[in-house]
Amino acid sequence: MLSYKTGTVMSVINVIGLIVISLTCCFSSQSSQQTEYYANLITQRVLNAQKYQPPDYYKGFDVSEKYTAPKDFGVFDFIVVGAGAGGSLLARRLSEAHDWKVLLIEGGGTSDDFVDIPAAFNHLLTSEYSWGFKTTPQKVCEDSIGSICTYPRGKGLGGTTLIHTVVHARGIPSDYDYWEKLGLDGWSFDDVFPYFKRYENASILKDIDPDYHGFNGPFAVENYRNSSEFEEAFIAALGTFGITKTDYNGQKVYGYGRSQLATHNGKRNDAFKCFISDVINKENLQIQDNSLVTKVLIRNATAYGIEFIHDNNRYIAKATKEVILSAGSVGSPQILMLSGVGPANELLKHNITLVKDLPVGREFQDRPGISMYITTDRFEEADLKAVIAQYLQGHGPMSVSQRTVVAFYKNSRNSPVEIMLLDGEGFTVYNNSVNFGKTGLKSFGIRTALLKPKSVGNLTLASNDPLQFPVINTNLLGEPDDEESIIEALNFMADVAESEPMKKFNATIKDDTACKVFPFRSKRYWKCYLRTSMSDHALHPIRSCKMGTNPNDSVVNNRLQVHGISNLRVVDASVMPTSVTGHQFGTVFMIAEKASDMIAEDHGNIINSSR
Ligand SMILES: Cc1cc2nc3c(=O)[nH]c(=O)nc-3n(C[C@H](O)[C@H](O)[C@H](O)COP(=O)(O)OP(=O)(O)OC[C@H]3O[C@@H](n4cnc5c(N)ncnc54)[C@H](O)[C@@H]3O)c2cc1C
Repeated sequence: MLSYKTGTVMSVINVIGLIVISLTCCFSSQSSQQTEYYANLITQRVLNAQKYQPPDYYKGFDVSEKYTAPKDFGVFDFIVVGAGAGGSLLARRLSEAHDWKVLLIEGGGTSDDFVDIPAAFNHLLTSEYSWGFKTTPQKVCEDSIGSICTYPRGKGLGGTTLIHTVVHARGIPSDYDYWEKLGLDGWSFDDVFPYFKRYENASILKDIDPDYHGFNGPFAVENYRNSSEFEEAFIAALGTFGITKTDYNGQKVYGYGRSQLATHNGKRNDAFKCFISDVINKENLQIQDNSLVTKVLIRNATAYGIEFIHDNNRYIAKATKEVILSAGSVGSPQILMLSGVGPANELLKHNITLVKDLPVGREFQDRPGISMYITTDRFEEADLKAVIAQYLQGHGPMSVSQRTVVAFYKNSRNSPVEIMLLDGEGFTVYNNSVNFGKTGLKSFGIRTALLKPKSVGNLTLASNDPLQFPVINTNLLGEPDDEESIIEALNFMADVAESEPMKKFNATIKDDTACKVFPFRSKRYWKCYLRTSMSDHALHPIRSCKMGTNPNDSVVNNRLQVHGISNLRVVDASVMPTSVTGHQFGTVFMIAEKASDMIAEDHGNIINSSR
């Protein structure tokens, strides 16, 4: 017989047991509901992406009342145009000065759970989160209709950080020291380094040079938590070519490192989420989305506001201190030209009254990026729900954009090159059913990009209609030297794919392009390969509103102010005068951090971050 006490203890244990069982059931039914939710979301969105037709113009802003008088949207101290990498960070910092009223205005809307999945990036390029721009005919798209490439740029609160591949790699000291050598005082590495540290929180990154990172910023970076035998073999293969381990955001960029990712618990950490979401309710910060800015209002060579379209109406918002364009390398030059700031002959062509003759869009530079796929003898069984379950725990292949290892090296021409492992195949579609990877023999990819190409293109207006997309000519591989460099990189990728460490899984380069009529690895083969769908833009455009000292060949000065126009700055990738030995958004974050200090200085104010 049980004593009263023992009985009570047993009943307590039973009750606890029941609670644990019901909690477990509750959690497991919750997580199976979540898995189901993600499976449906992914299926629907991947299938939608397949049917995507890029628009020919800024769709959604079809102003029926295009010519009616604009409505008054109010007065602000600062108006920041574009909530992408640069604009989101800058608006956060400006709003830290509590007596400043800041408007952050963005063409797109809010993102959702699908956008948060890093592995979904490919499907976001053909979605409502991308504007749908196209290039003029380019060599690298010779197998597309009219040789025209699609040219994705992010649309929405977060900008291109909503669709990018989340790798944080910010360049080397000599990149920025060179900017100073161009006459840009204040942009040497010593000058900009504190700003790189200020935005970053690298507390959980592994294998880093701690002196080169920030640990208190709002932008959290993490490593991908899983690894694979392809990753091990890729790293071993790099080793056989003398590429050794490094922190590529540390003292020595050349070498390989496991990716440092703009993710938080495996989810995309876009610029709006990490810089604005925690300050969104501040009274002095107003966010206005789904609004296309069509013009900066300029009187007596001074900017005093913007015009924009929202919900089929035109509006005017005024700025007492500054208008800041952070609309990216495509958006910012277009808005400037529509406002009368641009090359005189270009504006004349489109009947736009000239306000200031500047070489806006005269330069536009992107990088070539080329992939190669490799088949193996390893078998995999695709299981969407299993990878979703991992994602819900903050890891697994859905939480990375396949780019699990990144390496930087210099080629024989002393040109910096990147090589990355693309681990896995991402979401796949078979018979209208969406899976992750495919059931069958596994493959992986290797991707390269030329970090400092010589070819430069340009960006011009199609017309004076703000709803028309601009004309983007990237002139990718326009310079023979770039083609030679990338062919050398392709040979190196093939060497890596055929190296000893890859033999254990019978790695074989997939050769299903039309180029197989040429001898594999011959120059003619690679020249053909460069014109297939394996080859494209890295989508890191710069220089369209280049920073410089001379208004004849630059658009903004070293304080990012548009030459000859007061109260107007550009703060985004378009001001970069040359590319860096890394990726891009880190540099844009740095530019925005530095801009916030320069603006505070110029207006005699203090923002919290500049303590
Ligand atoms: C597929 C892809 C992969 C990439 N991968 C990486 C990577 O792994 N690592 C990396 O560092 N970089 C990567 N990048 C590049 C990086 O994301 C961008 O360089 C960076 O986001 C640029 O920042 P930005 O502020 O200049 O412009 P954006 O982030 O593009 O922001 C511009 C904002 O302005 C808005 N806008 C434009 N015109 C108007 C208008 N008229 N009115 C209102 N709003 C407007 C846009 O909607 C957008 O939100 C990638 C880019 C792409 C496309």
